[in-house]
Amino acid sequence: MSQQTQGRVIAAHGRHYTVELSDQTLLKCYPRGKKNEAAVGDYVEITRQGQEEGALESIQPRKNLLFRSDESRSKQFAANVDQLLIVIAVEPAFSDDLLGRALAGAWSADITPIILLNKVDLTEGLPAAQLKLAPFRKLGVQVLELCARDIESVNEVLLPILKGKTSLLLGQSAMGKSTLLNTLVPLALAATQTHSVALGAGKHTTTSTRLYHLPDQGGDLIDSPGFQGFGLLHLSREEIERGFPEFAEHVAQCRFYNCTHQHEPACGVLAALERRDIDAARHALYVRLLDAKTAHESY
Ligand SMILES: Nc1nc2c(ncn2[C@@H]2O[C@H](COP(=O)(O)OP(=O)(O)OP(=O)(O)O)[C@@H](O)[C@H]2O)c(=O)[nH]1
Ligand SMILES: [Zn+2]
Repeated sequence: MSQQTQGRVIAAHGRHYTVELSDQTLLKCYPRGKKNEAAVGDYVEITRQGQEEGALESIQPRKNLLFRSDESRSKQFAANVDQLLIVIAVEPAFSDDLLGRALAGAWSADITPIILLNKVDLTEGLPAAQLKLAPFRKLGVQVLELCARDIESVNEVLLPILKGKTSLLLGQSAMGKSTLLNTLVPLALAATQTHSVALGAGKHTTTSTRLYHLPDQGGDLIDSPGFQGFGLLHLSREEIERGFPEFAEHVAQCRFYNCTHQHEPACGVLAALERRDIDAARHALYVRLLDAKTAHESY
């Protein structure tokens, strides 16, 4: 006998998904048909098939979907995300370009980005890292400083931010994302391994995206594998522009309604750039994103 019910995708494993029902039962679900490309965080309709399996019938409308795409492939990070936590560290050096792209990706999808500066116990390098982050603070991005290994620091800085929200955690390799996750959800990690064995899905690895419930109703945290690139080829020109919210007040001054803010006369954005009201590195990133898109489309 089959029975239709709702759940949330908490892990994606290529061909199948782990779906959690409201009573916390975990089911291994296969999509029915090819169109059901669910992402972690999606709310879905499923038909139960026995104790441990189900068919994924449909995906409920999403609040948002964070996505990345480059020439060779595209990848869904997660759906229905409230905030993007970008983990960087005092050491090793983080990529400005990648950080800028992550911010643009978040803003274009209406997701609030927050920067987590980890390893602040490495005090020697701290001032340089803070200086590098100054332009991002100026944009109004919240920057939280913490020490991922220190449970008190993590609890004090992060728990209030995470409560009641779905947060997506991203970070380049070696920034301390695994350490942070282990500090936040040691119990969830242990539990996941047990469930994985039960579901025959293999043990926990950081190669797949997963959603964890924080203890004491503290919110949900989605862990995504380390990201080396953050292509934004899927964004339209208008969406790329939304990734640069500091342009908005100046766009109103552009002579042409479809101004691309690259070489047009009487462009409000270029005028602001000239006056240094817009950061040159930010405008350069905007141009790189547009150029990559143009090259991709004419390919
Ligand atoms: N000093 C210091 N080191 C830290 C802190 N957090 C993590 N580390 C160290 O930084 C290194 C990288 O941490 P991981 O948690 O493995 O980094 P990751 O971002 O998950 O990296 P990948 O596993 O490559 O994706 C490890 O040697 C950690 O011990 C911190 O708060 N302070
Ligand atoms: Zn313009």
